[in-house]
Amino acid sequence: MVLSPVPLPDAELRFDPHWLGPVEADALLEGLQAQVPWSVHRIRIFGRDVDSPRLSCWIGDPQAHYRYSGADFAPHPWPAPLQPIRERLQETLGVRFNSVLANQYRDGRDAMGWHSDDEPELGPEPVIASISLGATRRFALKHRRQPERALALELPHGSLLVMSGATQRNYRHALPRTTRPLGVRINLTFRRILSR
Ligand SMILES: O=C(O)CCC(=O)C(=O)O
Ligand SMILES: [Fe+2]
Repeated sequence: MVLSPVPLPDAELRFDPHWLGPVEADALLEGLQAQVPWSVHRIRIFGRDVDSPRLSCWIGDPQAHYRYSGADFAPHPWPAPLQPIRERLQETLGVRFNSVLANQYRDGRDAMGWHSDDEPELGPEPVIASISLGATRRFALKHRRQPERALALELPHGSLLVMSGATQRNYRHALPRTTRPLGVRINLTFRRILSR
């Protein structure tokens, strides 16, 4: 209910651990598990095509194509449960999002490696709004040039993390694997793809 700044040099982070109430968050998690056409994306790592260790879906307005890790993704249309969330985010942040990358981490073995969301079609200082549902997982940030500048945030069910300003330029982030027995987690990163 309150987006508070998270202090981190050379970055701009805001966090609300309870942006969605538990009932709303439960309903959204269930709705997305059932209604999103999940698949394993092929990604390129060190010049090799591999299955990414999670389920994903690129969702957005028809023109919002997204290229990353050597692949071009045409957007799936918005599933009904995401429409009110998109509108509420736009009201909260004053940003018009036209797309969202949905990721489903089936258990602690599913993960996301170190990267920045710095594709050219996001523009130089993208606002990325990240909603987490289900199991709490650790989200790690590390400065590109000063690795002692690092931060780990636990992202609980219903939380909202907003990354903006120079965050993508100066930091990488990751969702590490864990051996803890954990249930499913869904993460939504709302983005604005600029037209070419
Ligand atoms: O699952 C997360 O919290 C991170 C997802 C992420 O970094 C991305 O979708 O680019
Ligand atoms: Fe990311």
